[in-house]
Amino acid sequence: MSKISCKVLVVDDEEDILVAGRLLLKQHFETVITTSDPYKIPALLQDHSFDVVLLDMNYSTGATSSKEGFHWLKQILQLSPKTTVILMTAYGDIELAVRALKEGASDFVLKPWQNEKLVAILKSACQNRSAQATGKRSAEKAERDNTAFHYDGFIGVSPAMQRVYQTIEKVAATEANVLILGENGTGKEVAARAIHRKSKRAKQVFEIVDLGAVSATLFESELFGHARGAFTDAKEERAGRLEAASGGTLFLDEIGNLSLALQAKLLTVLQSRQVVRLGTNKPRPIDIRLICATNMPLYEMVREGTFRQDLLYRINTVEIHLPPLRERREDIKLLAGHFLKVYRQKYDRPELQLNSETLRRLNEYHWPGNIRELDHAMERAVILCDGNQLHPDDFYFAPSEGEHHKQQALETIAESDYTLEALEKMMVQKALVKHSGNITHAAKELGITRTALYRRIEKHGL
Ligand SMILES: Nc1ncnc2c1ncn2[C@@H]1O[C@H](COP(=O)(O)OP(=O)(O)OP(=O)(O)O)[C@@H](O)[C@H]1O
Repeated sequence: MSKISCKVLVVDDEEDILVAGRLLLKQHFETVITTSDPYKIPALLQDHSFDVVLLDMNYSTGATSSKEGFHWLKQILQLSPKTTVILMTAYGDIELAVRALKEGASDFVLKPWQNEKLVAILKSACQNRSAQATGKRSAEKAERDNTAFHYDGFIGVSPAMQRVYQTIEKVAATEANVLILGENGTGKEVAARAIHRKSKRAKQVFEIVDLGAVSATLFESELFGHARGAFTDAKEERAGRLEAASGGTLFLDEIGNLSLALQAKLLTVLQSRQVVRLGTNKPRPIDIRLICATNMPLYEMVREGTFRQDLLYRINTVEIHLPPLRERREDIKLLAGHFLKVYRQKYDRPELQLNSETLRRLNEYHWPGNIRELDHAMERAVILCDGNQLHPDDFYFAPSEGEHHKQQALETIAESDYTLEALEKMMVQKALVKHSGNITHAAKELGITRTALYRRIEKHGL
């Protein structure tokens, strides 16, 4: 029996169903891939252009509400609009089927399925699908490769990021306080902005306060405001950043950097939902949705007594963990492609391409500075590249911890190079390597702000 040239993906969290489906469908269709993890769907769609997805409606996490099924139906149609989706459920009822069809599914199968019926439905879907295939398809695919696999400011198809997107979806509409944890450059601010944009406060202000950059002496006046004459430089009465955020979302970045004394002050304000401007005694109500972020290990800090447990419990109603890039390597190619596109345009180098060797190196590298590092690395490479192909040599790959010790000996500057510039570069380099690219820790060690450190990294081309 000749097989139909059709790519079918079967998604179900029951292994038995997958095995049965694979055995049956392999006899009729050229490619049949199965997965029990729906979070893998976006990455699979990126790697294979599936003609048909046979999608279960109920997953163990979502019990029998079919909510999960509808979520993934929407995702598939967004990421790959030409793919036909056929839903299956053991809890078939007519309303669910009608809703699924309205939301874009092409057909509906009840479990346990009848073999001939399932094959007939899939055959018909594959035939309709190939009838639709026109020359436009490759152009659409190219377009999709560039514009799909985005989620509100994020690019990424990895299962880890799918989980992040789902949490954002769930939490955005609520008023819950959110704590975003993750290394530098993993997209904590991107996540905070996405939550704000999807919240009821989207039309109101999104106020960012980088607590790592606010000095201890200015902290109170900056956050809570001050009366005229409250201190020497207070020429005018001024509202603080918390009042400015009222009605909208307040994003407190680098919350792990606050001293214990300032943590206590912040906690009082968050508990009472009132601020008192410095030099006054009038409490003013504030109405804020709070999102905090840090790359510091807050739970460890609570154990060590450097972060207040009561403050942690106030800010962490929902936690979002942004995984480092090295733990979601599926996303590197997409992100590299995205940044290449941006900088090709910015620097008018439309001919530039990434060859497979360079892509391999980008994939293997440990990216201590995560997506920000990849972004900067690509910009630098586009500027420096001579030919039409980006080579591994156009990138700077910082040594990992182990490699670093070997390199340290080599890094000592020759005596003749004892200029302030060279010394500064060396200090910055050493601090970055020592803290594995963690900007906050490196800046702290150097005694400068993170912004000042970023400036020096740019200046020395690190
Ligand atoms: N998934 C993503 N897709 C595309 N761009 C991203 C993604 N994640 C982060 N970025 C980009 O990487 C840069 C760093 O992101 P962001 O500032 O949100 O990280 P962060 O975790 O808040 O960093 P830091 O802790 O240093 O403040 C930004 O330019 C952001 O737009």
